[in-house]
This record gives sequence, structure tokens and C-alpha cells, in this order.
Amino acid sequence: MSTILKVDDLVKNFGGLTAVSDVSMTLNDDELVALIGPNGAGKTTLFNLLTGVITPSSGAISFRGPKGTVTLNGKKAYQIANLGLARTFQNIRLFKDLTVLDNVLVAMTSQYKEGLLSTLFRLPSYYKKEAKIAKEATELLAIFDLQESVDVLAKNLPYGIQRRLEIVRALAMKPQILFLDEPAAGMNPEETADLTRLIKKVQREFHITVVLIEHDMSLVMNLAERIYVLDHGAMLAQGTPTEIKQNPAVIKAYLGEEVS
Ligand SMILES: Nc1ncnc2c1ncn2[C@@H]1O[C@H](COP(=O)(O)OP(=O)(O)OP(=O)(O)O)[C@@H](O)[C@H]1O
Repeated sequence: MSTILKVDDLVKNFGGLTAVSDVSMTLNDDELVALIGPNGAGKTTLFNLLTGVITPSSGAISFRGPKGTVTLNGKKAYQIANLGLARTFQNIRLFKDLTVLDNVLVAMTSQYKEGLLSTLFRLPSYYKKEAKIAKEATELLAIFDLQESVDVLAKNLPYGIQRRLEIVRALAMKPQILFLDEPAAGMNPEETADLTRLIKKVQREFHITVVLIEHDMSLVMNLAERIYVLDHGAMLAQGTPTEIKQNPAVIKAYLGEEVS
């Protein structure tokens, strides 16, 4: 297993507040990692730094992509996404007035750069590529049991299914690392159990690294191979679920909350 993402001494200050403080971490190929911590610990800020939504105050992020290792600091969100880091957000960000299929097609077409001439004059290669994209999108939706809903407007889907569609959209970008920000937020226990199965399936079938922020400890302990724990912006601990459950510093940070 080799390192795909390396974070060294990352800092993010918002005025006088240090939201992320000297955080170092590594992500390996094909692993499922959880990032946990109490409210306000800096988890989303760390995701935002890794995916270019905000820029670090200091520190380094390096990513081993298909064309070698690149520094992500200073790169824009779309450049980082094109390199192979896709994400979902805590608040659903679908195109609510587009159908399920169109939501996925929009994400997918960023991967297929058709020439201007072919697009303008609708050459046969244009239609061939369009058919290929539609087939891939439909197959991806089927993995997520959304094949029956391809023509439904995103805004008319139940909440749990909208969250699922968000994951499909992120996967449509063919990422090497998938960041999921609270994928089970607002879901009922049955939806959460379905989601847990799906995330496992995605990681197995797509051979990608998955990192998730999650407050639902049963999901985290069921899914994660490794866990990082943030507290007050700093990395408090890292280890296997068993190690984290028994870590006195983690138990103290979660005082009053159950880490089980
Ligand atoms: N854009 C911003 N400007 C100022 N402060 C911010 C900004 N974004 C986050 N913060 C602050 O940084 C700290 C970390 O916030 P962050 O949202 O990363 O925590 P979190 O661990 O994701 O919390 P939660 O589990 O509640 O989502 C908080 O004190 C928050 O108020």
C-alpha cells in the first residue's frame, strides 16, 4: 500500500482563530479512512483545504497523481478535482431542476473533452462519445439503485436518495480520492445502513481511497480501516477503530459522547 496524499504541518487561520493547527496525515491507495472529532474541531476546514476550496495559511499537501507527484497548495478547486480528488459537501449541492441522469452527465462531461469542430458540427465522433457517456452514467446509477429514477428531477427525490446521488456525481468524475462530508447526515437508521453497504461496495469496485467525515460512530466503526481524530484543530490521534475506541485522549475529547 503506498501513499497517495501527504499532508505536512497544515495550518489555517481565520483572523485570530486557528481552525487547523499543524496537521499532518497520509492517505494510502485503496483505503477507507474516517476523520472524526467534536463539533468545530476543524474537519470540514481540513476537507476544504485538501480540495482547494480555501488555501492553507502554511504547510504542504502533495498528491501522487497519474502524472507524478504534485503540490496541491495554491491550486484551485477545479484543478484539484481534475487531478482526481472529488468530494461531496455537508449541504447537498445538486442541480435541483435537472434530472438524476443529467446531474450525473454534467459531472461526467468534464472528463470528456470533445474537440470544438466535432462539437459544433455534431460529427459522428460527437454522437459516439455522447452515447458512451450516457451508458457509463446509467451503469453508475444502477450500482446505486437509481436506474428507476433517471428521469426524476433531483429536487423531487427523498433526502437520503439526494445524498446518494451526490456520491454518484462525485464518482462520475473518476476520482482517485473521494471525500465525503457527513454522508449519513439526516438519514434514518435504514438509510444509513444502506449507505454503509454502498460505500463499502464503491471502495471495493472502484479501487479508490475514500475519506469520510462522520458523526455516526456506528458507521465509522463499521467502515473505516483507519481513523484520524481532530480536536480543536489539532490531530489528537490516529489508528484502527479498536485503537481509537480505547484511546484515553479520544474518550476525554468525546466526554459525554459514546465512542462505540
Ligand atoms: N470561513 C470561516 N471563517 C471563520 N471561521 C471559520 C470559517 N470556517 C470555519 N471556521 C471556524 O473554524 C472552526 C472549525 O470549523 P469546521 O467547520 O472546520 O469544524 P468541523 O469539525 O467540521 O465541525 P462540525 O462537525 O460541526 O461540522 C470553527 O470554530 C469554525 O467556526
